[in-house]
Amino acid sequence: MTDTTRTFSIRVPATSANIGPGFDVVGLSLSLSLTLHVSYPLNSSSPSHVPPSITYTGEGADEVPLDAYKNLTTRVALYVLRCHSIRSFPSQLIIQVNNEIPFGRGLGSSGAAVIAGVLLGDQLGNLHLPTERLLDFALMVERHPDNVTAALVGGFVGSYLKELDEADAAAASVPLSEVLPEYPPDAGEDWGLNPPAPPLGIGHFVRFGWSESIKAVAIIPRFELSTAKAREVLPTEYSRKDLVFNLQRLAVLTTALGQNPPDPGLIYEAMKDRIHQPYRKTLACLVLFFSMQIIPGLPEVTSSITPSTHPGLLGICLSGAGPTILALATGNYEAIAEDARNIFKEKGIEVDWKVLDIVGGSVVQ
Ligand SMILES: Nc1ncnc2c1ncn2[C@@H]1O[C@H](COP(=O)(O)OP(=O)(O)OP(=O)(O)O)[C@@H](O)[C@H]1O
Ligand SMILES: N[C@@H](CCO)C(=O)O
Repeated sequence: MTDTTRTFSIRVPATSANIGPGFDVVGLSLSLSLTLHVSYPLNSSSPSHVPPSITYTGEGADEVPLDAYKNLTTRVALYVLRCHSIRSFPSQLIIQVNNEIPFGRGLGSSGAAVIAGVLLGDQLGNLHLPTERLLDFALMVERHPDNVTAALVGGFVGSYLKELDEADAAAASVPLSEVLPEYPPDAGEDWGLNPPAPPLGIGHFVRFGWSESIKAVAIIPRFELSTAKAREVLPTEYSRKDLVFNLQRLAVLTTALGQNPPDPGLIYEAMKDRIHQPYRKTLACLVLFFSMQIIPGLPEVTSSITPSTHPGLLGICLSGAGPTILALATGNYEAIAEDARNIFKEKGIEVDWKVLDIVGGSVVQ
């Protein structure tokens, strides 16, 4: 039989979550991508099952596992397949990855890897899952919706998790190790039970307007901060004063960023936060302190770069769980970025910066 090769690609954008007051609620898709080029023979004439081959270039290439049973993207794909009773990857699957999203910097690298995995599973299984169901699978792995929703649907997006009944809550709270077991590649078909499928309709979202005049300047320190660590330092309870502070600003921000022209006076204040940034600034200092570097300049950057010192600036926040700083602006990008770089440099921190556009969601073609 002649082999016919199926090829397709998956492109998933970087994201910035929170945008100040919208902790675990809002996300923004940005013009850096994780891209997968996938191919496999449709009617393989090979007598035995040939395991997947992964090659990887770009950000994270020196640390990402190339074993399909350990790599986050392919493990998520296998999770989706096995929830649909498809127990293995197609034979002779080839996946070439190129990644522009730096790891552990607050630019949604893990959310992109998870969405790429969900889309890969959907394609390999010919499942044709609707967006809502793709999101359910992603939310079983990355349990806050802001990055994955923006990575999947694109733009400036707000999302919430549905309150689940008791049975669904139990199904959705299984440990990640059960959702994503590292399937042993040499155990043949006998891999035990299928993993728990997500309850239906976990995540819900809406896309806000976005003024086309606004770009995002990402100021990216050259060190990683894992999201898990950056969540551990957050309190479990907040004062009513701090909650109201954030709710007031978030309500204004979601509309203000869609207005033309955007109002810096309104937005700068609306991007302030009391739920996560104050705690994480301390964490970033600790991470650097313990790695014997000098204390960084995050508070100085956020307080000394303002719309009056840098016309065109709209607001500054921590991107996701950090350590990247995100400045939203309508111009003066280079001065904003270079002045932030100098402040960090005085503290011994090297940064890279990029001016990014707000882009659409994931594309399979
Ligand atoms: N393309 C990828 N392929 C495989 N694993 C990845 C990929 N991208 C990220 N990861 C995994 O995710 C980890 C980073 O996830 P983490 O949630 O800590 O940070 P982040 O997603 O970059 O930041 P944030 O969630 O704050 O936006 C990496 O160390 C790596 O283990
Ligand atoms: N909302 C999440 C995003 C992580 O990227 C957090 O801030 O922990």
